[in-house]
Amino acid sequence: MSTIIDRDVAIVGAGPAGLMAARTLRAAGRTVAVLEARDRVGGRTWSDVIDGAFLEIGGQWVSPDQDVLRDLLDELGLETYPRHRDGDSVYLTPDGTRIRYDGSVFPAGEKTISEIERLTGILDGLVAEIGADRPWAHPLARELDTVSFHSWLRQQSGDEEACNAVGLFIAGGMLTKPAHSFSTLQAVLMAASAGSFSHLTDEDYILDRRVVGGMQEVSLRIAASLGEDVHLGAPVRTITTGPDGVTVVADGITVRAHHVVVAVPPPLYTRISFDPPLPRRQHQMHQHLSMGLVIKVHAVYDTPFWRADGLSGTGFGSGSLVQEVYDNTNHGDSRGTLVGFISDEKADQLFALDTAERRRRILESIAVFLGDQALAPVVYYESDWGSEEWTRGAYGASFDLGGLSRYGSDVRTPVGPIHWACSDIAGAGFQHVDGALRMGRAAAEAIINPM
Ligand SMILES: Cc1cc2nc3c(=O)[nH]c(=O)nc-3n(C[C@H](O)[C@H](O)[C@H](O)COP(=O)(O)OP(=O)(O)OC[C@H]3O[C@@H](n4cnc5c(N)ncnc54)[C@H](O)[C@@H]3O)c2cc1C
Repeated sequence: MSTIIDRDVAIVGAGPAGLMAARTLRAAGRTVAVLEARDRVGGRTWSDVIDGAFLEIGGQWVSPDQDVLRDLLDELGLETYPRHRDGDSVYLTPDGTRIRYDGSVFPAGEKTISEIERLTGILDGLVAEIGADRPWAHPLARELDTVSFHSWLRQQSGDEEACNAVGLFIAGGMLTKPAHSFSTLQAVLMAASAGSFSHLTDEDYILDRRVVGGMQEVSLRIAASLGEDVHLGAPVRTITTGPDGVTVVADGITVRAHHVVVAVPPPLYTRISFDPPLPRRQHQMHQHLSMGLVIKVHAVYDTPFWRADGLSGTGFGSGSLVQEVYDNTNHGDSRGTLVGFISDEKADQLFALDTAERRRRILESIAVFLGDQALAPVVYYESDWGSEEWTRGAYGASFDLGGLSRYGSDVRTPVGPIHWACSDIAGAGFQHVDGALRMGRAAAEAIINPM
């Protein structure tokens, strides 16, 4: 038996975008129902205790430019704390040489450093000119969107180490796709979403702070304020548009509403049947957006042993299996936690191995950065978002080559009473919690104040 309810707005998805839409609509006096497929809220933010260790399985870091998120944290009474960063960082050169450095100047050769600085300057210039909000509208959009980031970097510089280092920040580090599979315009959007390319390369900026109690608390607190209007275990199957609005059918519940906000990653839109079907352009566009893939690895130790060795826990190596590692010790925790990331094709290779072999290879890779004590964590966990039915990848979705200039202008365009909200269609905060909140609020405002 399906319950039928009437609301002003139905919201599909109880991630940060959907919940922010609901919160904004409620504050404006609208009635809402949030329909969530999973048995929890938070979407790609998920804080859990695994084998006795508190882990941030999904999104966790907050940067200084993310003012919508920061304001919301204040409103919700949530506090933040800085990432541990005292001590030396470690860089692994392309030939595997381990270099310890103080974290300020990249420890490559002089020529490579100057090439990295030059490429950073070019990218910062493009970001300043093109911006995050409507990159498709810039006169250079098509030109930049039809060349892969990999090829573009090599058109700019013959220094392979510099190209790989710069490429890593956006390819493995952010879009979690190989640099040959997305365009330079998509790379510029990624950098512009954080204010500049220089911000992306500065881990003290982009990975600045964490939320005490975990990022999922944002969603949990909003959901608590919405009470019984959040329905868990309710995957939405169909959205029918008629003369009186929309009928949104989920497992066990049907919502009749004037509007619907679809707050799920674009690659999941096809899980919903739309009646009448979405316009041709939407059908086409959604096939050009796909999720990246990254394994977020958590390793917990009795102590943060690397600190005793004068290391911050930060390590990079574009050729390394674990391409980035950081100290991810929880606020007030005497144990030490490391987090590492393995992206795109390296993640494919690891997922082809059995669990024990994968763990062995990952820990060995972390040990190259921080020493052999890394080989024996007391808790070990791999976040595997690619296996999650209601996400299917990490961190987020981006366009394939040429897609952003071709379709970007319609990525947020409503279809009648159907509105879209997700971090993967954001400008500022693209692929981040801040962008999800911005998109949720914008979708709600478009309903509250129609043009
Ligand atoms: C490993 C990882 C690390 C990350 N690190 C960071 C970070 O450090 N900082 C940061 O800011 N961001 C980070 N992110 C990204 C951030 O978590 C996301 O950008 C953000 O959660 C997106 O919010 P959203 O509401 O747009 O989408 P989601 O969080 O994906 O929420 C969508 C919701 O829709 C639900 N859903 C899907 N289909 C249906 C359906 N048919 N019916 C009903 N419900 C449905 C899903 O279950 C989900 O709850 C990370 C993400 C991952 C995976």
